[in-house]
Amino acid sequence: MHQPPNPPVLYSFPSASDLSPALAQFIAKAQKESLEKKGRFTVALSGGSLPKQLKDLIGNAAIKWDKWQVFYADERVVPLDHPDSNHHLCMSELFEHVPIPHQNIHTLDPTFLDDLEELSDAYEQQLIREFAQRDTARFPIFDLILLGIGPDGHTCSLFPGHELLREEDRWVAYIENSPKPPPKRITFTFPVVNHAARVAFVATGEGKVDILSDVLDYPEKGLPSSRVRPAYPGQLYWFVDDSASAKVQYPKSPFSL
Ligand SMILES: O=C(O)[C@H](O)[C@@H](O)[C@H](O)[C@H](O)COP(=O)(O)O
Repeated sequence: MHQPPNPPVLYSFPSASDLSPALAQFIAKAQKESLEKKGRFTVALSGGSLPKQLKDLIGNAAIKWDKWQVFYADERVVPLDHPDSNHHLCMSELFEHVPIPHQNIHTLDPTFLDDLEELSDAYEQQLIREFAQRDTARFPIFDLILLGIGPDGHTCSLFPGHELLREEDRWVAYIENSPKPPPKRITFTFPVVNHAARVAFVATGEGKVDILSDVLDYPEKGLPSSRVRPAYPGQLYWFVDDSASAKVQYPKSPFSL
């Protein structure tokens, strides 16, 4: 029987530094469940302020780094060592400090930086290699996708009013006109995000106060972040701090694993 998506679970913490250890526990639990089921853990990360919030994974004995397969939910089209690169950011905030095998981190192919079509196709092929050989589903089923939200309600590189919001087939798409610089990016599409087993938004600070209320209290506005509704039995979580959630009416849940 076709079930509607589960309602989002909202966790709000007194501050960003209270959020990070809880997020690390949540990720460790998701990893444990995935390893018990299939011996690997597939994770996608975004850029922005998210990688900093993952600092409590560093030195965490529960994390089996060699079992992680990491992808980027969106990536800026710049060389991998460029300061704008999400990969570069995730390396410096997290991966340089933990024993993850480098071949488990799936970056964009820097030989295609001048051809966005080739670049996004090549990234889609990396996903196909990881997922299509193991699952028969039409879209990859990530164990966990971690996302940020922009003040306009964008997530990944899926911006309000953009034609990519209607993409139904591709796994990875590109944009050339991102309102947030840099303008060229590749991004997961909504079908990929919405097939994940778990998606968690991480948002902190007063700068997010209006958009959080728009997205959680008025989903009918159809902002990109409101369209993140993983299909049943998938689950959407919000990890936010009290400054970001100050205006939200949507019910908060006490954090529990
Ligand atoms: O490449 C990017 O720019 C990000 O992946 C993007 O989707 C980000 O997550 C949001 O813009 C939130 O960014 P902040 O967390 O910095 O507000």
